Formats: sequence, structure tokens, C-alpha cells
Amino acid sequence: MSAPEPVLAGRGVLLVLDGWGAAPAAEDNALALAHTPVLDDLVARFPSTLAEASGGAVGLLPGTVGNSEIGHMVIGAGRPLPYDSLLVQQAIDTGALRTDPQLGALLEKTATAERALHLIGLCSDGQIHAHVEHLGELLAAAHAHQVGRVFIHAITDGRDVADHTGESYLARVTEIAAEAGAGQIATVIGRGYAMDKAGDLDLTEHAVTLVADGRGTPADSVHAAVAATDRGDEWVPATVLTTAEGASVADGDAVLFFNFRSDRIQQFADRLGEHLAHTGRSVEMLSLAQYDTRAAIPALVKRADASGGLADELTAAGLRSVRIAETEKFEHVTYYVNGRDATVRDGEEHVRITADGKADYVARPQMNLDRVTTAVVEAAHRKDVDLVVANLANIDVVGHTGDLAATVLACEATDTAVGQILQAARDSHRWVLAVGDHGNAEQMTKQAPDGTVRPYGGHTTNRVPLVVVPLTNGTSEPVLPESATLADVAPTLLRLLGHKPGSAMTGRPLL
Ligand SMILES: O=C(O)[C@H](O)COP(=O)(O)O
Ligand SMILES: [Mn+2]
Ligand SMILES: [Mn+2]
Repeated sequence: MSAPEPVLAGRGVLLVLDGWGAAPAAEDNALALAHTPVLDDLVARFPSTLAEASGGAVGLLPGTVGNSEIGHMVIGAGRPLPYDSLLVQQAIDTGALRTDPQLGALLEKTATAERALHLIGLCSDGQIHAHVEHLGELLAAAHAHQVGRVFIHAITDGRDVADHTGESYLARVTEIAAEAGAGQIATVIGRGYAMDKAGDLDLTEHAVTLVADGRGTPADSVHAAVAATDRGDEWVPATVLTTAEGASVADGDAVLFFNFRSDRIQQFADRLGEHLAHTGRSVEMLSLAQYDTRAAIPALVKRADASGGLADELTAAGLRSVRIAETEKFEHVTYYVNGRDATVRDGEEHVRITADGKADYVARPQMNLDRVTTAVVEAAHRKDVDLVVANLANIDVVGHTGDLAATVLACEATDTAVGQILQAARDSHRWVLAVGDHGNAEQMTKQAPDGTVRPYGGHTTNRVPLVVVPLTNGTSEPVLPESATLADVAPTLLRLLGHKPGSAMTGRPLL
């Protein structure tokens, strides 16, 4: 007779610790510096492994840091998904982007009517929202179609790349334009204004009126633009370069957004479209990849299919899930885990914990973790909930500030919350799978292009801890494979729930 199955199927908790990466202890590893007895014990005492969460393992270009969108999409899909940045690069490599009929028609029309083309996007090689090198292909197409006036409305980063690197990326934009034979930087603004996703339209308005109406501080160089603030690249104020004449968007012009990720540019794209329409300007818009804007914007690169994931399998099995996160990561445990599908399926409940007042992550690294934890504990005690899916945002969101001390506090607050959630799971006879969606806090400095080591709040290519606290019959603890990827999470969750992996899943159950 075979040995009894050590792992019992039952109800459980998927706990995503956003930004929880694995790296050796170091003076810039906030997770190692933090006092985290719960997480230390969790990894030491229970079946655990390290999962690939970046590059080709999740559907990104090799060597590319992970991000929350693809991380949660792959956690849900149970397979790597070609991410928008990969699909854009493939379209560039095959020549498909440069010869795209939609792009060609827009450029032809703009050139013939002697109107201007406006390119808007994040100028860095962070590869989370955009890649500055994609500009080269778009500018080359504009040059080929002889578009006479091409204005680049540059958004500076400082969040996905080391801070105070904005000027070097803008210099690269100028080089790219010269190589392509088209384009000049017309305006500069920080992503804090242009890429807000929290609905703060006052911030967005700075970017809208800058690009549409030229409302900004005049500057005679990108150096002057970037130097106009000591708040870093994320908060460069709306700046108009006096070297670019007549760069406001006029009636009949064309706009092309070159961020490949939607979630932080869509608020700006929507508001710009509304502002131009309200001021009687008819402007055609295109986006490099598909956006979730209210008003549809034709996209040059379409999204990969992400259906057949966890959400579909839970529904097919008649299982109920509750999705819990605070605002910054709410879309991740719902829309992205579900494969960028906004359908709220039967048996799926959403709990969004909203912030009370304006977020200040350095001053309040605990964010709203207490209320998130309370909601997770409550859901865990419900017998009608098969799977609780929760994201604790602090390690990543505070990590993005680049402030090491605040991030250490965020890790410690997370540790306490995980302790409470593990206790609730024990009390309610639930298994727990805890996993990071990409790395962040384990590396809080990075060498900048000039060789200096600077604070770094961006993501990493490090593997992420994946730990299972199983329900067992007390015979033996399962052992997880030495290596895994985020694609193995959904098959493992279904196994822990007593179900087989979905037919579309290429990941495998880890126990
Ligand atoms: O948008 C952000 O906050 C960062 O650029 C990316 O972080 P995320 O991928 O964790 O959302
Ligand atoms: Mn994340
Ligand atoms: Mn992040």
C-alpha cells in the first residue's frame, strides 16, 4: 500500500508579498536588515523554494526585471505570457512595427497635411512601463514618411531606474532622434505628474496642459529642466523647452504614446483626449501597446491571450475566492491575476482597502496594512471561501521610494501582518502559499551610468521566495523542487485545493 498522501486538500490563502525578492544579506538589502522573525521562520521551517519572477521565465525579455503586472498575470495564468514589452521588441526585430499599416497611415496623413506628430512617453530603460530605445523605431518611421515636425514630450523616471539619471536618458533621446533623422524634445515632466494612477487629476493636469497648451516653465536645455527640482526625476516640473517652437498639440496633429504599459499612462491619455476635444482640436491618437483607457486608443501591438488561468479554473470547479489588497495593488489581485479580464466571475468577491488621505509612504510605511490584514483574517475564517487571494503592498510600494530606513520598517510591518495571517490560517485549517511577484526591497542601491552607487527603488531580477504551509496528516512535510517559476503557483494552488492544473497551464504543481 502506498504511503498516505502527506498533503491534504482543503481551503487556503494565496499571499503575495509584493516586491519580496531573495538576495544574500547586504547593507542595501532592506529585507535582511529588517527584523522579520515570522518570515525567517516561515522560510526555514516550511517547504520552500526560490521562484524565477523575471526575464524569459515570466514572458519578459531575458535579463529584464520583473514587474507587478506580469508577475500577477503569470501567477494567475499558470504559464509564462509574452508581455507587452517582449511583443513590442519582437515587432521591432521583425520590422512589423516600422511597417505597421495603422502607423503608416497616420504618418502619411500627418506628413501630407503638414501637421505635427507628438510622441509621449517615459524616457528610461527601466522596461517596466517603457523603453527609451523603442523611440528609435517610431522616429525612423516618422522620418521615412517625411513627417516635418516631430515633437517628443519626455516623461522622466527616477523610480524604475536610479534617481537623478533623467538628464542622461534625455541626452540619449536626443541621440536617438539624431540617429533617426527626426524628432526633438519639446517638453519635459516627471512621472509623478504624468503617470499618476491614483486618480489625482490635479497631478495629471500638469501634464495635459503642458503637452496640449505649452503651459510650463520655460527652459533652454534639458539640464535646466531636470535641475529645476531637488525632488528628483519623478517630480521634474512641467517644462517647455524654448528650443522647440510651436510644440503644443494643434488641430489635425497626431499623438503617439510610447509607453507599452497602460496602468500609469492611461489617466493622462484619457484626460489629454478629453482636453483636446473640449478645446475643439481633432487629434488622432495611437498607442504602442494596448491601453485600458476609457476612450479606445488604437494600439500598434496587441496583448497575448491570458485566458484559462486560475480564475477560469476556480469558476469551473465552483470554488469561491475573495481578493484583498489596498488600492496600489488592488488591480493586481483582480484584473491582472484574472489575465487582464475585468469580468467579476460568480464566486469572486473583491475587497479594496482604500487609503484614508494622501499616501506618504516614507512617513507611513505601514500604509493601510492593518486594515488589509483584518480583511484577510476575516475572509480566512469564512467557511464559504475556498481561496483568499491577498497582496501586501508595502515591501514594493515603500521600496519604490528608495528610502532604506522606511523600507526596513515596511518589511517589519509586513512580517507582523504575515504572522497574524498565518495564525488565522492555522485557526481556520487553511494552507498558505506565500510568494513574491518580483524583487525590490532586497536591493536598495544600484550603480548609475556614471559609476556612482545611488539609492534604487526599482525592481530586480532576483528570484522570489515561494513557501507552502500545507495541511498535512502529520506524516511528513513535502519537499519543494530546488527551482520553480511563478508559472508553478496556479497549478500548486489548484493541487492544494484538490484539483488538477488547468489544461492551458504549463506550470506544474510543486508538491
Ligand atoms: O508603476 C510603478 O509603481 C512602478 O513603476 C512599477 O511597479 P509595479 O510593477 O510593482 O507596479
Ligand atoms: Mn509588484
Ligand atoms: Mn513595483
